[in-house]
Amino acid sequence: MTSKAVTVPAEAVVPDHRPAADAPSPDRSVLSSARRIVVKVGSSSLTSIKGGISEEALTELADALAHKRNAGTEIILVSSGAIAAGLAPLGLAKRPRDLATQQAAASVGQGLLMARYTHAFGAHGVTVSQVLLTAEDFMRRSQHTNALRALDRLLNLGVVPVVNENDTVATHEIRFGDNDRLAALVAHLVRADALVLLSDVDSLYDGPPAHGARRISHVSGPQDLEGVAIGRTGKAGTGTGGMVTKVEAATIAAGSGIPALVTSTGNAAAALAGKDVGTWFSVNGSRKPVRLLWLAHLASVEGTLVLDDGAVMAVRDRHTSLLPAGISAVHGQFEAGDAVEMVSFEGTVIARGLVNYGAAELPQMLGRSTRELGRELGRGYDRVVVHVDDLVLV
Ligand SMILES: Nc1ncnc2c1ncn2[C@@H]1O[C@H](COP(=O)(O)OP(=O)(O)O)[C@@H](O)[C@H]1O
Ligand SMILES: N[C@@H](CCC(=O)OP(=O)(O)O)C(=O)O
Repeated sequence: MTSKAVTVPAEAVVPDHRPAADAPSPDRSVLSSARRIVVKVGSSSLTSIKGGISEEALTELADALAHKRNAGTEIILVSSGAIAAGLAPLGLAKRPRDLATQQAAASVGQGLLMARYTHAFGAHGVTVSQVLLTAEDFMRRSQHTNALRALDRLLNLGVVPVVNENDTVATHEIRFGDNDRLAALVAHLVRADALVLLSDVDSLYDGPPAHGARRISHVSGPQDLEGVAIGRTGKAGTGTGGMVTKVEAATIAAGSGIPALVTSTGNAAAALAGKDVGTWFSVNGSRKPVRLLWLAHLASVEGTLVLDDGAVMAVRDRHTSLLPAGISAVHGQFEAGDAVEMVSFEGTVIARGLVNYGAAELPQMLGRSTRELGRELGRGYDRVVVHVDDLVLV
């Protein structure tokens, strides 16, 4: 069964309603000439709960991507659908809520998806490979360097890597949960020229797609999203993040130097040819370290450090590390290495960072100099609480 793209009646669509007069013109031609593209496809357009994987939708997508690959563009496909594809074979009537059944369904469905991709790309002489990533792979330099090396080699060999989250071993605590943001980080990791997010809706609309909603054809920055009602998942019932995570992912990419396009899976071929489809997020920021992108947009925050005024100025204005002397209170249960939020006395969030001490160790250190702490508590207590290299302002 093919899942249908949501297309708003033509008379209801007012193209180009957002771009300001002086906004740069949306340049979708990057897609036609790109050297390397990350394409993400959602469960909603590949699968249905009853019918499992849609042969027709998957083949149409594989045809478009293989054509692009054979024309010389390196393609990484981030494909959702493992959990949805595992439902029918397990006799499950709806998407499970508990982690263990999601893990089981993904374990069944991932193999089925790969079998279909192998066959559909193979018809064009293109080899695919499976790459399962976890959120942790983006946190440590050694791990993402390792993933990058493998992806680069696969691309050099002409392969289309098919990436998904390693759902079978992912835990609640550390999980992307949605592949949109995973795709943004993969695009960043491999220095892609563009990110394409494919779903069951042909573009972002200024409200949940229905008669009267208007297509947004270009987003030049967060100001273009003001007043836009970005909703959750569509009626297919197989997606997870809805438009919210697609806009987040496109924003992460565009803010770190990679333009992004949001459109439907049926528009894949037109999108890759640079045609005027979907919503184009043009670049509005420069490249950032992968770890910091993770911290800014994805890490789950385990605690809060309340900073005094001097520490707020040091961290926010002078871009320095956070010392114990500048912390006035600690909230939450966290371990050394966890992500924490730094807030002012008034509760304004200033920054996020990876903390060097656990919540149990910090109270005795507050308000004291590192020299004093080193002398009294021993070496290991003379370090900063959050190093500037592990900190992002928000
Ligand atoms: N403002 C909006 N513009 C476009 N689509 C939206 C909007 N708000 C909510 N949606 C919904 O987002 C859905 C796509 O997200 P989702 O179901 O998670 O798909 P996927 O499985 O492709 O990730 C669409 O079906 C659409 O109904
Ligand atoms: N990793 C999960 C997909 C999670 C997800 O992001 O789904 P979707 O919103 O359809 O892109 C799976 O393969 O089922």
